[in-house]
Amino acid sequence: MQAIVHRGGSRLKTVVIKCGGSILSELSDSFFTSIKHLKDSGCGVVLVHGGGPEITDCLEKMKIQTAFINGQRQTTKEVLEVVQMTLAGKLNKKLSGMCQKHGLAAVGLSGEDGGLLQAECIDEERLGLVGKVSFVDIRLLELLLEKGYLPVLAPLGRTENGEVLNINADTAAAAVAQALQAERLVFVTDVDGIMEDGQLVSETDPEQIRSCIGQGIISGGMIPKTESAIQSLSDTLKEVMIVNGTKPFISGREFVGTKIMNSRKEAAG
Ligand SMILES: Nc1ncnc2c1ncn2[C@@H]1O[C@H](COP(=O)(O)OP(=O)(O)O)[C@@H](O)[C@H]1O
Ligand SMILES: CC(=O)N[C@@H](CCC(=O)OP(=O)(O)O)C(=O)O
Repeated sequence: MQAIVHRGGSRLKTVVIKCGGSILSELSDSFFTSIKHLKDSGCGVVLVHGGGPEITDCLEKMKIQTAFINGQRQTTKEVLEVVQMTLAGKLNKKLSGMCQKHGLAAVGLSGEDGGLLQAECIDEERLGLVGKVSFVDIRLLELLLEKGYLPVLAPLGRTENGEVLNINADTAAAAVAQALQAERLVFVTDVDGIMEDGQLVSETDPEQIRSCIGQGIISGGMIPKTESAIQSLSDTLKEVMIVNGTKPFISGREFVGTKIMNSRKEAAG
């Protein structure tokens, strides 16, 4: 994945927060207060949201069949219309509105806008119109961040030919974090983090995650989350967090949940 890097005078520290559809209707006041604190401390924050459960509800109401392969929704043209309507239409405006109610200057966007998320099909035969991000044009995001806005991004993208693709929100958030060289990427979901035998895994690394996926300990929607986390780790982004949005997840300056790092030992030492 490449990014257009276009930085103005001051370079803000950036935090990308991905808010799962599983949690959108349950976000507590503390979620918005935490974003405010981050912004007040000088960070630029980008919110990327999902909406899987709401899309599924809508498809069921319309009697359109839906299925997932490893956490990615099989997307026909008919499904894509519902995805666009739900993500870019309903939920993006809902979340931006909630942010504004909490005093945050949110700007709702879809990855289709301003060439923000350029995408290519992952596997058209198996998944249909599902994309992976091939290019993030960060100029619009940078412009908004520098002026103190909170971009709220729906995970849709366009191919080079202008065709719209459905992108899993976890993979979209990771691509945005990589392109912005974010210092933090936080996945806010409906569980405390990665669970194994009923216990929270507080720290983990790519090797352990791959083994957990292989053993079926990590499944469903946790697969794209953890795979995206692994992919986004870099010299700038040294840890990715998975946290529970139904409760306060920042204690002091620390996020509480599962911390994913390239090497657990190295980080401890
Ligand atoms: N090992 C695991 N630990 C925690 N959650 C897991 C695990 N394996 C699968 N999951 C599932 O992943 C879900 C979170 O992914 P998902 O439903 O896509 O949420 P979101 O909408 O927040 O992205 C959890 O609610 C849980 O059902
Ligand atoms: C390709 C793909 O799976 N797209 C997702 C986009 C929304 C999403 O990712 O929502 P969550 O974050 O709530 O899972 C979907 O259609 O459900």
